[in-house]
Amino acid sequence: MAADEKVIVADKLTKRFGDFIATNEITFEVSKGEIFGFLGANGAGKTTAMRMLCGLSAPTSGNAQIAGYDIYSQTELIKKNIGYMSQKFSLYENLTILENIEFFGGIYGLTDQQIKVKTEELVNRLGLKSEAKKLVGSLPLGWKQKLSFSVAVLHEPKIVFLDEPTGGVDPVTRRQFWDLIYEAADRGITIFVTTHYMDEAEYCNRISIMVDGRLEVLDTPANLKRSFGVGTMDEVFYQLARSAKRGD
Ligand SMILES: Nc1ncnc2c1ncn2[C@@H]1O[C@H](COP(=O)(O)OP(=O)(O)OP(=O)(O)O)[C@@H](O)[C@H]1O
Repeated sequence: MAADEKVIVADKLTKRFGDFIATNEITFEVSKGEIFGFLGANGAGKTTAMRMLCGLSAPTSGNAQIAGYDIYSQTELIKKNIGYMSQKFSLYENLTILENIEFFGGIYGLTDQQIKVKTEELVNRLGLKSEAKKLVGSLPLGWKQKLSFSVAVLHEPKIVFLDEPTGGVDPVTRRQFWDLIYEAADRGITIFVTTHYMDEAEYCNRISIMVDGRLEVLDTPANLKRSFGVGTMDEVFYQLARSAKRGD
């Protein structure tokens, strides 16, 4: 395996809606096992970019390879090799934890034996053994999120895309969620994560910040703080975001 294998390569990736340029010539690379934060104010173009990278929406122009597959012509292969979790797409609330794992394992093409092994690992890791037959709908939000992430990486995808995965939970619960992220990254799964929480931004290896459709900065949290001459990612973000024209 190459020491620095690039699993996401985006080159001037652009999406227009009529005259409006939602994502404007973004160019960046992400390495295998990296935790890559994708930040930006509301309306900056993050979701639009992520949908293109997941093979869900065709770019207007530019190129990208995801896990080595072409974003225009190999979208089915991209979908097979990634995991995806968002606040909106989640588990089935009216199925139990076990039923959800079985269901998604089946969708991802795992064998019954693989599903059995994964289920055991997953409920043990999350400390959910005694809850396994409970409906997902009855779990607290933080547990749902952890379960949802674990299911998104059930098939050990090359990359997992997380769209604001920890919305609405406290910093301690977020920190526990991030322990799962680190474990996945240690196994070589690349993490692409959007967030509005600056404590989470600090957990990323590198951070990109979008402003009005453009990828304005990309560096480690430490380097960004240094180059902006500030002490926190909050201040870096504020300095960039206040120049934005879009947003609420
Ligand atoms: N299908 C569409 N047609 C027209 N405009 C769109 C469409 N989808 C998104 N946009 C616009 O593109 C811009 C970027 O939206 P996008 O959802 O990518 O932003 P975002 O950075 O993900 O914001 P948020 O943090 O609020 O989710 C917004 O101004 C939005 O209104």
